[in-house]
Amino acid sequence: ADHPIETPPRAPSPVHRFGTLAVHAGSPHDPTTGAVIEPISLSTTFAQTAVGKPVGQYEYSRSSNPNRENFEKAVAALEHAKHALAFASGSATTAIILQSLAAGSHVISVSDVYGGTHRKGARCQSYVYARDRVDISEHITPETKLVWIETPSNPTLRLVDIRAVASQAHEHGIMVVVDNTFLSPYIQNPLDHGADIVVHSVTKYINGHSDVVMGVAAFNSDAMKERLGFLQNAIGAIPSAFDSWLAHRGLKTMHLRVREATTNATAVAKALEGSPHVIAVNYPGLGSHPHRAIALRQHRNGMGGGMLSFRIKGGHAAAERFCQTTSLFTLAESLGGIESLIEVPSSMTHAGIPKEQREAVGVFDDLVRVSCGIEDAEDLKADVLQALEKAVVASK
Ligand SMILES: C=C(NCc1c(COP(=O)(O)O)cnc(C)c1O)C(=O)O
Repeated sequence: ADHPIETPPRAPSPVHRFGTLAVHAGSPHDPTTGAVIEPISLSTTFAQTAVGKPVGQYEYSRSSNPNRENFEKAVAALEHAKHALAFASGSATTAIILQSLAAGSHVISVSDVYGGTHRKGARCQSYVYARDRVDISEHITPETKLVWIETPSNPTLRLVDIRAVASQAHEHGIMVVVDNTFLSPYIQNPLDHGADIVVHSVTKYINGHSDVVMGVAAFNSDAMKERLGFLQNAIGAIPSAFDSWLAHRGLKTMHLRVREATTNATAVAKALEGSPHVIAVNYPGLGSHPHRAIALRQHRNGMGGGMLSFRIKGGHAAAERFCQTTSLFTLAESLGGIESLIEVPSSMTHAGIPKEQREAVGVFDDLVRVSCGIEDAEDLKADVLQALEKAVVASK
């Protein structure tokens, strides 16, 4: 047809279920061509018909871009948020949220967080690591503005009762940020439990194909949108149009991938728990997990997600040997992709945290972190068990 489409398709409404929102939210058909999948808008600048009068709503890609906006709308819909803003990485998202605080603000963080997040706070006097995962009261000061939660935590898979921490924090006018990277919006929606901001390393489950580095924050506050939106443009740590397009495409199948990864992680965790070569398994989907009750309250159907970690007998040497003996699990940093990955946090993702601080939160030298992909569960189980046998028997 050579005429513009009269009636663009109805946008999905919030009453739709997750899978429908994942496929349709932030995905208008192109009003001119009718393209069902949005084109990639690579132009960094947009023509103006007169001074200060752009043709459409866009002027310059750092300030806003069609692909980034559509991705942000999709994330907001899936996190039950009014707003979402995308950044160049999960680390950039964390940094910009911290930058949005007034100078001299104090931050309370749970102590077992991703190494990159930990290092941002470790050098700031205005940061305290709370071992206790619910009662933050002893750490609150008149300058405290933010509580940073990672649940499940990277790499020990501890959980935090978001609602309990949020009710304490809000009594003191303190905001709560939850890093929801390990579960994705499919399994957990922190804003529904009282959090003020939810953040993701999009690099992980949301994009889900280990080919994009990106971050995103979602929230309801208009004032926060103005503040973080200003910093998004002023600092310019933004994702490219192509990365936004890729991440939006990945998001559309996230629920299918996360379901499959959870099935696989559950099977691998049970196999590890039954092995004589394993000291302990950290997986919120197991009945043995110390915070299982929180998972049943906060996670969709009590799902454990695709991430787990375990302590292998034989120390760091056995952990290293294990990671060099698997054939399906690739030894590499990162997580949440379609391929299964393993790593030794004490020497890799959390190496920057001093040993005594690492071990105080359970990141021992014999800890192996596992990101289960969407391969076949039986193949993954067999790979883990054969590597365990070889790694531990060889260390005797
Ligand atoms: C790269 C890894 N983590 C990144 C990460 C980040 C940082 O995201 P980046 O997109 O890698 O900058 C934030 N939050 C959590 C919970 C994370 O796990 C890793 O643990 O292998």
